[in-house]
Amino acid sequence: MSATPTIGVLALQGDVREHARALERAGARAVGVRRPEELDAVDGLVIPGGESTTMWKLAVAFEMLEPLRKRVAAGLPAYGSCAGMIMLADRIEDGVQGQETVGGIDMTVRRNAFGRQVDSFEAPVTVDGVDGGPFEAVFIRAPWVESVGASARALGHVSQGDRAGRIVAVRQGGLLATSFHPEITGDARIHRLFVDMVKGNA
Ligand SMILES: NC(=O)CC[C@H](N)C(=O)O
Repeated sequence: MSATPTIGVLALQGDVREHARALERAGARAVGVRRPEELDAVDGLVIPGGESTTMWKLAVAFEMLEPLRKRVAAGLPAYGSCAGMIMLADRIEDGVQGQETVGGIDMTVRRNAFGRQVDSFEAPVTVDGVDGGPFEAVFIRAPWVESVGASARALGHVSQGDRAGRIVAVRQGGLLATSFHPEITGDARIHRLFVDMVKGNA
């Protein structure tokens, strides 16, 4: 791989452009991915925030769900924010009837978990291994992680307030997921971590 990895952003639905910009800021080349063959041309993949039920239906319609599952299972590094976190979860709660995911991370994620209380809010989040203090994390109808299986590791928790302790960032090998949206706050640390993971440096 060259010093500048090529990272795809799954461009079926969601905040694709914001992730592409954040990846470029973090030192990667970003490309949109819509077709199975485009998956073979990337060193890593971001699944953006958006709406996981729509993303799932579009992935089925574009015949992307199986190719995504295969590539992720074969070790393609991937990072999902919010709806993307749901897509990377092996198990979901409060999905719509029949809702499927790409999977890969041994965790159970509850859809719209924070959204039941309030649609969108900010809270400080500490992420293990990321220096520079807590994230001012933005949550938009966000999931939280109910439980993390033996293969995955909880990396980040809400550090203050009535949701303190909730798991909102998880890693399993080359897979990373956050409930919040670093792509919209201009804090490139999560994208830098992911770029380092893609390069094999983290
Ligand atoms: N901001 C988001 O990505 C929201 C996720 C959305 N609630 C879902 O279920 O997919």
